[in-house]
Amino acid sequence: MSWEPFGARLRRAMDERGPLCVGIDPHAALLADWGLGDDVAGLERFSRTVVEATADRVAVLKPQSAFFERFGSRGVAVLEKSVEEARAAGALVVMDAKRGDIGSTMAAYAESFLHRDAPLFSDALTVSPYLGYGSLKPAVELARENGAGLFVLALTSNPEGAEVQRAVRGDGRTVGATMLAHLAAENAGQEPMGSFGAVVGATLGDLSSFDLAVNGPLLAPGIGAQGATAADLPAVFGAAVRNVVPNVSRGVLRHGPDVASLRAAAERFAEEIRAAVAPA
Ligand SMILES: O=C(O)c1cc(=O)[nH]c(=O)n1[C@@H]1O[C@H](COP(=O)(O)O)[C@@H](O)[C@H]1O
Repeated sequence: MSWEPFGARLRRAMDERGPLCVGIDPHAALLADWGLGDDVAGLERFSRTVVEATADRVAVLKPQSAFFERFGSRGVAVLEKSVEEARAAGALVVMDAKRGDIGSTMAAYAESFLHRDAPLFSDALTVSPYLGYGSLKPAVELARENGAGLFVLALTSNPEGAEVQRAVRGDGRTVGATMLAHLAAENAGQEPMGSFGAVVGATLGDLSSFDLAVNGPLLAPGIGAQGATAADLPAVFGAAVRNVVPNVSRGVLRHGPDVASLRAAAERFAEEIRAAVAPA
């Protein structure tokens, strides 16, 4: 069976729906704000409401696995259901589980999220390359076979990331730039773009010293609660802004539990992003 690659599916979704990615991050504080219990029933209601409000209109939904794992197997069952419902409503799902391990174990993580028969199959998975980019090879291969993708943590939105990602190697390149170069090689020649994206925070200011032209998507968290705005995107990403998938989690979620208010918040962000990245 040959599946349409994630990069092609994502480009189409971005063209049709705009590039916004809404995060499903059921923080305990948000459950309380929504009047829900910090329990599996609250989790289920929260996740279902976000899917109902947004999955038929945004390109990407990104559930944060930790908030589901917190509730054990019943939380993971809610996650499975959310992924299924989001995909059924037409959204692509990026599973934010930030996996990374030695290659032989990485293969098992890949089987868990990137194999079409896996209960948690997702269109793409966030992965950490800090056991060495090569350790991700089994995930790259399985993603390719299943028409899925990866988002590799390259330049993360948090200030602590710099001590690793901006460290300069023996060859004069930073670690983050090296990850971007690996992705560019992975995506070479793919049309309309490759399936192997980078995570690059929208909070990072001028990134002109990095070559962001990886011919793949750039997942850009940090808008809203972490202080970046849609208007920052062109200055941060330059010409690569066309490939940016901006993520907003709490900035949208704080408008729940009312479905119409959540929807309106997502639409406001989508509109600000459209205005900011529109070709001049
Ligand atoms: O991979 C990610 O999604 C991610 C990478 C990164 O560098 N920074 C970052 O904030 N994230 C995730 O993006 C989401 C940001 O959430 P808000 O700050 O609430 O919009 C959280 O789920 C984070 O785990």
